Amino acid sequence: MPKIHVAAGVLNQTPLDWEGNFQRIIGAIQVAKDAGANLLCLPEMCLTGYGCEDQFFSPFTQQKAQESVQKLLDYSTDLVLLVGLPITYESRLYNVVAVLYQGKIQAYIPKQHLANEGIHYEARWFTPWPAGVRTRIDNIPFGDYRLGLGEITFGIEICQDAWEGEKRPAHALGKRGVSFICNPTASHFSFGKSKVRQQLAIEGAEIIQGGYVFANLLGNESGRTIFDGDAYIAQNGHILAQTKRFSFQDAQVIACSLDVLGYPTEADDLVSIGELKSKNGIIINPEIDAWESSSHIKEEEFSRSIALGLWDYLRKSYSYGYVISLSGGADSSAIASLCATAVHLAVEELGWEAVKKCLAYIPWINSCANEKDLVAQLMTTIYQGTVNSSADTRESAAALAASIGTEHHEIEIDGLVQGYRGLIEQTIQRPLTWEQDDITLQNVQARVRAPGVWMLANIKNALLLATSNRSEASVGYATMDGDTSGSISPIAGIDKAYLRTWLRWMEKEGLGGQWRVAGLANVNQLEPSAELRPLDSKQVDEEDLMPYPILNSLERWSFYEHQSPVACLESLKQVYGAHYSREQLDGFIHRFFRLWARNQWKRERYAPGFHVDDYSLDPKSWLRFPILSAGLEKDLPQ
Ligand SMILES: Nc1ncnc2c1ncn2[C@@H]1O[C@H](COP(=O)(O)OP(=O)(O)OC[C@H]2O[C@@H]([n+]3cccc(C(=O)O)c3)[C@H](O)[C@@H]2O)[C@@H](O)[C@H]1O
Ligand SMILES: Nc1ncnc2c1ncn2[C@@H]1O[C@H](COP(=O)(O)OP(=O)(O)OP(=O)(O)O)[C@@H](O)[C@H]1O
Ligand SMILES: NC(=O)CC[C@H](N)C(=O)O
Repeated sequence: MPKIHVAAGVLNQTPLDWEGNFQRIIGAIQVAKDAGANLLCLPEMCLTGYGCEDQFFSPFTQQKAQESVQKLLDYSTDLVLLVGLPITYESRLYNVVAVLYQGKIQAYIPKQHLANEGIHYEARWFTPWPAGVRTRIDNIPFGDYRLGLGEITFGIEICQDAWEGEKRPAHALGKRGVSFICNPTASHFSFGKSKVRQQLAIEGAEIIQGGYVFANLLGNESGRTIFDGDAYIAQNGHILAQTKRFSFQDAQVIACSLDVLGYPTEADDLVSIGELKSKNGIIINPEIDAWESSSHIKEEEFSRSIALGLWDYLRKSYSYGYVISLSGGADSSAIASLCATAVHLAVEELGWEAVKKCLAYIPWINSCANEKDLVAQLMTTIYQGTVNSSADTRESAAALAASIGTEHHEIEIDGLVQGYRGLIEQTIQRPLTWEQDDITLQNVQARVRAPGVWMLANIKNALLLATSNRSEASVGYATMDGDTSGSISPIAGIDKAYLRTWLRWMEKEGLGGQWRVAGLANVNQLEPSAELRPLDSKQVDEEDLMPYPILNSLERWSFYEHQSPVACLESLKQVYGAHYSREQLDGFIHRFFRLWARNQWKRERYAPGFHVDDYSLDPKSWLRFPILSAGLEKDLPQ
């Protein structure tokens, strides 16, 4: 049986970073060569970055990608290289994998099925390539070809291709005869999805009775989307090698040998790219982290994906730190804990010297001696009290800041609130009262918190982190230009009910049962409250709105499962009917749809958030809704 030593590499690329992307590819090539690999499969669009958006339209982007391909040819003399790039053919743009070998571009294989659901918009830029069609560009084979290394043949599926069930190219490739398939991928993280990718690799191998080599992107590539960085080599129903997910490294490579079937060396759809050089291959198959089999896998994935997302965002935006307006409540405390987790995981995996190198653009980085120093300099938190703030939240914020080790400040903002209140009272010539002006008096406090915390962000050249979560975004429970202020919104993709579960886990158990944030003890005792009304009114979110689990269910049924308002009411009765009266359920559902429809304009204005769940409310990447509408409230039984 012929044998081939294959490698798959995950890369933390950045759109339009020609030199950086090239260097990371070279790094992966070096590891693959040292392991004696015959072939290295790299992620989809790894030359340009997958998230180039409308820059894909620019001929300049394609030209730069071609320049990188030319530079890579020298590295392909005895290693087959698969690299992704955009290519125009007959005035249409295609998402393509270039196959390089023996110093030559041997073939271009275009993607047949575009990713166009959820956060993916590939059809905006690319045209799908029809199965079975083959042509040439500058005499280079372009189309649905198999590649041949002597009697070993292989085919290519590009990411979405593999998600197409009976239509996936593997079926046709299997009939034509391939020893293995390579899949350069850019498949975004969401909870539990890596298991689906693993399964696709295993099934792909079974369909062709051969091997499957799968390589995904890694990290926060372009701002919103986080990639797990999972690569798999599969055969005979098993994963033979796989990467560790959510790595803070630039690249990771796995390698192993595949014993495969051989096929005839000549056919119309086969491009012979040369002979295979036999090598003594070394297996690279890192031990999989124990957390991957944790019963709290969702908590592990949530922490690790957001931590990597925050870390990459920091360094790719050349920021000097994170600033958080820390109320001592769930949302801001979760974000502070996640930033500290990011620093901890980076130091743990990369080591101190590599972390300093990674942040070398920060002028003060060399004054830090260790992780503790780094957290103190990178992270600034500020509690901004009013007469409506409780001692509990003040203490909760202080305790968390101390346990994490942030630079923490406390200020009183009542003077500013009263200043604005007096000015407007004078202007409209009447006093503002809680009876008549409830929302105005709440919102001014939230808005007055914004300028100071933005000042800290500017002084420190740091990112201001907005604390909105998905549940708040559903119902617009936030003050625009107040607590929505910030440049990124790390937890905007997750619901409040889950966030509270995660906070308890992070306090008591923590990552891998080892990295926990003990300072969350007070946070976890508090009931979520905006603390914007006078303290004696005992304002709590769930009374202003509805219980968070109900809010979350309504959001999912209506905007993920696309149930009608009437069907949502039925589901509500079934799931929560035993605990709430019909009147209460009616109240919740009317409130939900009224607030949902009224607040689309706010969802259009939130800072970019990270995608972590199977859906989000971000209109730029997932869920669109009219800004003005009659609202679905009217479609409920009256
Ligand atoms: N379709 C539309 N397009 C554009 N603008 C629209 C609009 N509909 C209303 N508006 C405008 O929206 C403005 C009202 O929005 P905005 O000023 O943000 O305020 P609003 O949404 O009315 O009130 C804020 C809510 O968030 C809660 N909150 C605030 C801050 C923090 C927290 C917390 O949990 O800690 C909670 C607060 O209790 C209150 O229920 C009005 O000026 C109105 O004209
Ligand atoms: N006293 C405060 N000091 C500093 N920031 C505050 C204060 N009160 C509110 N904020 C800011 O406004 C944001 C919105 O408040 P919100 O109540 O929604 O979140 P939270 O307080 O973090 O969590 P929870 O809602 O669970 O209490 C906070 O996350 C925080 O950034
Ligand atoms: N880049 C792609 O083709 C990604 C599509 C795939 N369905 C995913 O969501 O992971």
